[in-house]
Amino acid sequence: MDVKWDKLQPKLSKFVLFTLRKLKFSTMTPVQASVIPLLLGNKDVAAEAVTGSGKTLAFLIPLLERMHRRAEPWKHFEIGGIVISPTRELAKQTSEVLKDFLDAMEQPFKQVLMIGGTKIAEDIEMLKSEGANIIIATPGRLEDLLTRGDVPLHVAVKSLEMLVLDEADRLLELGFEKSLNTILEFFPKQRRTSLFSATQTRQLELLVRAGLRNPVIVSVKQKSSEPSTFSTPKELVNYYKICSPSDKMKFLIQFLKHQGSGKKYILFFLTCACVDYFFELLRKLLPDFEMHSLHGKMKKKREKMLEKFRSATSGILFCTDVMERGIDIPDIDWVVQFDPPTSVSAFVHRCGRTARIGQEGSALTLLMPNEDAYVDFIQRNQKVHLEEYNADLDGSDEPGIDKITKELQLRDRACFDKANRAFVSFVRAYGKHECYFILRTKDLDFAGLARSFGLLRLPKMPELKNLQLDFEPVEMDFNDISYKDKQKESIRKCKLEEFKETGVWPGAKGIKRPKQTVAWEEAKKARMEKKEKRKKKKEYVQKKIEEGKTKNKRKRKKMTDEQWKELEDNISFLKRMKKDKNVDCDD
Ligand SMILES: Nc1ncnc2c1ncn2[C@@H]1O[C@H](COP(=O)(O)OP(=O)(O)OP(=O)(O)O)[C@@H](O)[C@H]1O
Repeated sequence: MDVKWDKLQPKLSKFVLFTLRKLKFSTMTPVQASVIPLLLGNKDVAAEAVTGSGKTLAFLIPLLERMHRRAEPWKHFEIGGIVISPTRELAKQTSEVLKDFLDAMEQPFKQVLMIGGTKIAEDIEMLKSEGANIIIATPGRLEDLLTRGDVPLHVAVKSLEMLVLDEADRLLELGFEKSLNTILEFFPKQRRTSLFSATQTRQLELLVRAGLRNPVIVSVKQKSSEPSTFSTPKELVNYYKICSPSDKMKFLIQFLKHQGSGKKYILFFLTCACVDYFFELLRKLLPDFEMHSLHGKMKKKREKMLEKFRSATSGILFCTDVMERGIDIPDIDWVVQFDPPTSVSAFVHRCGRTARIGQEGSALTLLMPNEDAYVDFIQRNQKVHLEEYNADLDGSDEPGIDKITKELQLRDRACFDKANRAFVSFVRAYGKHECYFILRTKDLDFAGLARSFGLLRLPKMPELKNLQLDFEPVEMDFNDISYKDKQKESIRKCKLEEFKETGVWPGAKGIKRPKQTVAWEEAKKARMEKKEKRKKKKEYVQKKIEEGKTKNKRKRKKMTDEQWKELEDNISFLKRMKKDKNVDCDD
């Protein structure tokens, strides 16, 4: 049953009710109805609820109420509330929601946003001159501010009323466990702590034990008549499509044309370099679509892009998992995952960018034939229901794409570089999949993949060494591809001259010039020995690969229910906490 805000006991403050009316939120969502009374009633809460269920207000309202109810006025630099968010975007978004409420206060609390990507000296200056009552921060920056001691933040937090760990599982996934433990040390024990997440993991349980005192565990499931509880909203229809690597891009283009340019899409890629390349490519291939791109390696542009896309009524946002959590963009019709995400739980969060607060939405994940077991895995492991996307599209009717892709690279070396970088980054990131027992680098169809990236030739990389691949490079001297940018091109030409003379690319790391002192005969002998060793190693590796393939084939067929269960149970141990700069991360 829907509960109205004014029915809450004790009653919410006037400024809160006023803002809720202004936002036209007449009733509480289930997570709000469960969590707000607990936090107001002095309990710590660890809450799990599906994406887009209104978790932000579930912690902001109690935080404001608790601070507002204190009889003693808050001092200029006395912190009553801290919200820790995994990404800058999410922190900014929370701060904007908070602002709506603060604007309605007669004497508003001072809120500050402390996130990476800005100079820490500016934050210190601001805290010194303007003070603060509520901090919304990313963990890295907050830890810095607390430990550096440039401002007496550790003193200012002595009366902390409430600490919020938003998207806590993501905080852990990004490797912030140590930072969080350091931060927790600075806070008074007498505080309320709430922890929010759309998924539960074993590591999260450890954080709950470390940071919360006798917490009430709230798990808000769907109001669904279905017997099993899914971790995605019931309004979300979740599709998958299996395409050969060479057809994947073509299928995506067909799919987008079929759906039309009047809708709003979020398109997820595995790496920043893939976002950069495919953004450039699709801009040329689909000129009718409004397009934006966003990833963790963009600095100031990130905010602008997000704002533009947020206010647009249609278009595509190309992004990495920096956008996977918490980001609340209205009216997303489709979430398309061009590749499965590196972390298993990210799947649910990516999909959760659509079908928010009762709205309808769809998600589509593209998989390659070697990834078909992922469908079963994600359905069991993440409690989602996936349907096969069946709109008579298969990518085969888009013949012009290969030609245009190649032409773009031939016309500008910058695009040629981007294509290569995207491919290399993809292969590297692929090897870091959490469920690498299903998504295995050695099962990748590298030649097909290289064709889908439109590569003119295969890049030199260890993963491709010793492999016999059915890939025809374009026959040409690749040094003939020039940059459109004149300055870049003239630098390249100078380097090319030097390379032709010395055989060494200027500035290239790790490449040593041949030692001039070694006698020619000796050098030749050493080279031959090395060659022989390489040959033997190649034969050995090839043999192992062949053995591995047959073994794995046998294993996959024999996977029993118990083995699936075991794999799922062990998933948290398989997590790699190392931040992978090549994929995407934040501070
Ligand atoms: N009581 C309410 N009534 C109507 N709309 C609401 C209510 N509470 C929140 N919303 C709106 O619902 C949307 C989703 O809320 P929010 O971003 O807090 O969800 P979330 O659970 O944190 O999602 P995620 O897990 O993806 O971070 C927002 O646009 C918010 O303004």
